[in-house]
Amino acid sequence: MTTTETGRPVDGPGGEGRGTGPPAAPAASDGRQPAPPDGAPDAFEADLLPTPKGASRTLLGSLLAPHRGRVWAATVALLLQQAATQASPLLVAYALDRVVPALRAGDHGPLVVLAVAAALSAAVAGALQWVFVRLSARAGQDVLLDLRGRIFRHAQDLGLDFHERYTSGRLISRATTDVEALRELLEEGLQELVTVVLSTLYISALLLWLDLGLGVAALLSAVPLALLVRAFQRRSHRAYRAKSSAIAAVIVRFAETLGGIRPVQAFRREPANDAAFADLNARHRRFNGDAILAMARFVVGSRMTANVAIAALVLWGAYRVATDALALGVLAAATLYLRRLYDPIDRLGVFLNAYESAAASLEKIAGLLAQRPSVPEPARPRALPPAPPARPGREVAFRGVSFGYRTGGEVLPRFDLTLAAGSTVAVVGATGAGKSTLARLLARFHDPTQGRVEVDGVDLRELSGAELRRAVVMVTQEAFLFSGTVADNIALGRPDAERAEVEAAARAIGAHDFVGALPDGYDTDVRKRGGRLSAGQRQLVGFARALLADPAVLLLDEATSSLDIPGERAVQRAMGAVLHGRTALVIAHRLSTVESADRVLVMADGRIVEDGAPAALAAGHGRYAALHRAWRESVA
Ligand SMILES: Nc1ncnc2c1ncn2[C@@H]1O[C@H](COP(=O)(O)OP(=O)(O)OP(=O)(O)O)[C@@H](O)[C@H]1O
Repeated sequence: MTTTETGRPVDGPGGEGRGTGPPAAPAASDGRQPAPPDGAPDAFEADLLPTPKGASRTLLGSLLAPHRGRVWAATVALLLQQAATQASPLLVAYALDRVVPALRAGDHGPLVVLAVAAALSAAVAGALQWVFVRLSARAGQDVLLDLRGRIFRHAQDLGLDFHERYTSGRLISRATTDVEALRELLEEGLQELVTVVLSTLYISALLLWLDLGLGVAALLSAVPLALLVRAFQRRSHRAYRAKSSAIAAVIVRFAETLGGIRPVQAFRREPANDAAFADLNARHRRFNGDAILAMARFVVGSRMTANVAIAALVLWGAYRVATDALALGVLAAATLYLRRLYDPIDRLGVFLNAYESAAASLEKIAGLLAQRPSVPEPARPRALPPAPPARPGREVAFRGVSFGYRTGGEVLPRFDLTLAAGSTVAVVGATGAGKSTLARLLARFHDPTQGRVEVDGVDLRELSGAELRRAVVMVTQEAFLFSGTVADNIALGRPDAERAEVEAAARAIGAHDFVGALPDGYDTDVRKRGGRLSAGQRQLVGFARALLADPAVLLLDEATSSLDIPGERAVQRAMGAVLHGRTALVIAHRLSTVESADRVLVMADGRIVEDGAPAALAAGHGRYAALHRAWRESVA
């Protein structure tokens, strides 16, 4: 299916108010969301898609795997850099205990050794820091690029039913704020963690080596700190999960309001929207506040613990120096090391914050990536049989098909239907009768709950996406124009088409004249001034797109909006051109369309209640005959 759009906004709240129902049972094993029982909270609404166990870790692993070499090299650089950095208190001990006595004795040798060692350690630490930052920044950037690409590709593959419920606002939030949280972790947090862990290991080992008693006492003081870290982690995990959902809700509301700005302004919904937005914004601020408060508690607690521990150890050390049980230089070095041991605790808080924020985001991204498309590509795709050259179009058959949307009951009860190759079949019926649903099944926007939809005997589920798009194209009421030129928009139907083919399609549809009158002709940007097309012109572009794609089966949702008479005629002519030579299913809203069809299906409550040639049905006494009379009277 080329086109592109369904004619329905996919990012309304659950799609035009449908699907907001109260979902959220656990996901089925294929990652799809079953319809939840009434009254249960909606996993989509609550932004809590189930994340399979270990999915976050697997995702991070798969993101980092291509950069394993760089990650190792960066870690080694940091390891050596820490060794160089942690040498300085040792040099202080050396200065106090060796250099000063040697100088007093007139020996300058140890001073030279000290100067060289200090210069070397500073230079090596600086150079290695540079190497680390370069390597980790590159790996980090590549990981983010990869992740954003994965989210985008996956979102495109997921079915319409997913998008109607998840909403584009949440997807934007995943690809922006959540990816950003991971960036902060990779670029800043990870360096903090590695530095803290390594410096703790180095310092602990050095303290134990300098003086066993001081070393053991310092390590014991880490126990209350570890408890503080755990409590902080738990609190901030909760706060960040809530925060990620809250910012997504803010973006969802933003995207939805601006996406529907016309009705918002037409119905003066601005004040109500402001109030709803302010609520969501305040909610986000509250969760953000919770996260900051958790951090503040942790920093205050850890500093107090560290200060008490240092004071106690220095007092004990001073007592031992006074009783000659400890050298003064060793106490000085140990005190410096103790400060260095506890200082990074604040930074550990920064890391844990970044980590929790990233973990919450990664969990949400992993949940999204774990969703399986509701219309998956076949494992072993089949090709359509070659079409006989003399026969236009392909035969379409619905065999024992029934269908219900995931969020509701059965919409189409079991039915069989065959559309002869090359025929034009009009579908009419009251609103909500199931006409669009029938077309959506044939376009494979959804798979039937039971039965098969076939094109020339091949189940749509067995066709690759590319083959299906070549065979079946759907043109919806509102032809969506993507940013780019008019030619690009027509060529969407067949991106490899030459300019001459694009122009030929436009000519056949009757769009060539108005395109030629645009400021830059086919190269006019449709989003720029002068490139704005009217509703009728957009429809013609949509038809040209479909004609260029040249599918065997065309699905057409005729526009209900009325155009002026010349515009209407142009669209009618274009429709004639695009329907010719293929099998067509037209959701018809105009008498002229139905009258020129080979066959009419009348739908009511999801069933085909009348089926026959338009003239024959019009002559009868059924629904179509009544509709036909009403139409005739309205145009009389
Ligand atoms: N995405 C959806 N999720 C759940 N239910 C849906 C969805 N789309 C349609 N329905 C339901 O399916 C039924 C048939 O809808 P459908 O859109 O096929 O009707 P239609 O005949 O095309 O109507 P219209 O002429 O107004 O477009 C309706 O009861 C509708 O509420």
